[in-house]
Amino acid sequence: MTPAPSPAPGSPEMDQIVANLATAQDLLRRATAGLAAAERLHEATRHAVAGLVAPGGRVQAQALEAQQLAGHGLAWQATYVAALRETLAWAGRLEEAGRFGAPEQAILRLGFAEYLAQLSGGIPMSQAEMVRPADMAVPEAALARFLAEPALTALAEPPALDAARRLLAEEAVEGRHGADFLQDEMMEATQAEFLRFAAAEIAPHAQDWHRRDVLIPLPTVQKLAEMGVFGLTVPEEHGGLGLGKVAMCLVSEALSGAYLGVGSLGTRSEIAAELIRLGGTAEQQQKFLPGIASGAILPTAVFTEPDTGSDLGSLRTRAVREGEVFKVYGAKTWITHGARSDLMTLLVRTDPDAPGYQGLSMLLAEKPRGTDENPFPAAGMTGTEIPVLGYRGMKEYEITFDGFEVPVANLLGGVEGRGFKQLMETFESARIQTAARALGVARNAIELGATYARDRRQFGKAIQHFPRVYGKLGWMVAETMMARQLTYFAARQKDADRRCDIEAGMAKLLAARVAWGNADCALQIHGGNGYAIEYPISRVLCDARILSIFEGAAEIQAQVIVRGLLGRIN
Ligand SMILES: Cc1cc2nc3c(=O)[nH]c(=O)nc-3n(C[C@H](O)[C@H](O)[C@H](O)COP(=O)(O)OP(=O)(O)OC[C@H]3O[C@@H](n4cnc5c(N)ncnc54)[C@H](O)[C@@H]3O)c2cc1C
Repeated sequence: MTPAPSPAPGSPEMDQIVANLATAQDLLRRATAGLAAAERLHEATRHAVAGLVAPGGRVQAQALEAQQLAGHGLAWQATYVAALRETLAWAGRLEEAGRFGAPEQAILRLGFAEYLAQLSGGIPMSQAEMVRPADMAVPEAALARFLAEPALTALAEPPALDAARRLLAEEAVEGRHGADFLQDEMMEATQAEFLRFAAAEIAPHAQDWHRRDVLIPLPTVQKLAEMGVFGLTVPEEHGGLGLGKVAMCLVSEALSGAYLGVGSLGTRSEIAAELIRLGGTAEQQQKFLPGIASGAILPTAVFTEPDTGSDLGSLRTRAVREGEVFKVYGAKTWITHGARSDLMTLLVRTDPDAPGYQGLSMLLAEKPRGTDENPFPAAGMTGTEIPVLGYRGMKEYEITFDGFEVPVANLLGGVEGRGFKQLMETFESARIQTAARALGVARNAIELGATYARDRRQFGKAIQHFPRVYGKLGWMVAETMMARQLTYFAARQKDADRRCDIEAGMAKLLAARVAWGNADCALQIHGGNGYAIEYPISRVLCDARILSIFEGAAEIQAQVIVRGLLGRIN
């Protein structure tokens, strides 16, 4: 069917469409029905995939690997359903507060229309990989029932979608992205403070820092420290602000929205502080947490090896105990902020005979700060920089250890063999933080794309007014908000001390794809200029690309999610 052409803005037909976008109540009712249909489809899919990968009732690792498309498709489908659920919950809260305005309604409509359509038509797990119901052995009857839900058609009326996209693009051009609606004055004030700081102190330098490929200047690190960035979630008794993960998300998004490197400075502090808070001895907590919280100690996370990335259980770097020290031998790679840091959370094998994860331990390895001229001024440790496309400001390094010494007292928790478990306990928090960083990159792309679309004229008008341009912008705004609501949800779960490994994985999976999609669309809006290094969108594209690789590649997130959904692997 050919979609009806969109009436002109301000025309009676368009006014009617906007009025008919549905009353807020109608829209919420339809979205509720759409969500229920999506949940039913998901339940049917879960059973179908369980039939493929759990032939005897228990999930088989080999079967799951052989049916990875189905399993990972299920993970993506669950992520979509969770994003729909949290977006609807957000809309409901706004409605209750009398703040469910036209832009928020447009976000709800667009988000629901698109994700519901993708649930039956195919979900892009990455730019070139679709997963469709047939790949997950979804029964025809379940799919037919889903498609018969009247709300799907009602939500997806093309003229109403067109009006929603146009409205959201106009909002983006005005610098508005829909109401986050934090329901908490202190959080709103924190967010506003960091957005102001990022706009005034980071954004004006970002392109220059990126192009010169320099470390983020220490005075900026110092300002962030004074604002409490490194101790946001560290308990007050250890010198931090004792705030929760929602605050961490707001700050990470605001800073990453100006420069991903700055939004990522706190990641290593968050990982180290969580490791020590959850797994450290009282002495280790006293010794390290106040310094991490104040920014006096800059940590670095040292896990990946040249032959071992996703499969951390196979890592080989050895720590051999000799009296009161461990001597470390081996090679690590991709170590962010490796040189200008004071403390390594260093994952090593202390027991070569214990298989896989069991022989791993975490060391709190202190080191002197290096400089560009002498990056690793420590005995038993050498390293070189790895030049990278983006994600600049801290630099990445390959590091070789040859007898580097760590006191036995710096074994995290004082017991060997717990390293992997200790690291896993930080995954939820680290993934939520990375999702928030991705939201910042996604936000930056919206802002750059919208400004360019407003200012660039072709064929006699600003390109913003072409449907293919405002359509991109509108969708970027809508999907970013959906990923944001999923991320906040995971953060709230974490703050309430509920297990949220699945939700954290979903938030990271989705937000990383959204950041990349937004960056790509915003670059397309820039045309040829987007390909010029001088334009910031070229940096944002490079920055966005890393988000679905580190902190667990997208395929690993999907694996974690599907395992969680289907139960433990035997
Ligand atoms: C800029 C940057 C900064 C980084 N910073 C740090 C840091 O500070 N500290 C640190 O320790 N590490 C860091 N890393 C490393 C990062 O965590 C790893 O790159 C990541 O875990 C993936 O590991 P890998 O690169 O070895 O890829 P591999 O594990 O070799 O995987 C390659 C690809 O194979 C696919 N794949 C792998 N396993 C599976 C599977 N089971 N099923 C399906 N597909 C699969 C995925 O597409 C994956 O991207 C950083 C990396 C980069 C690029």
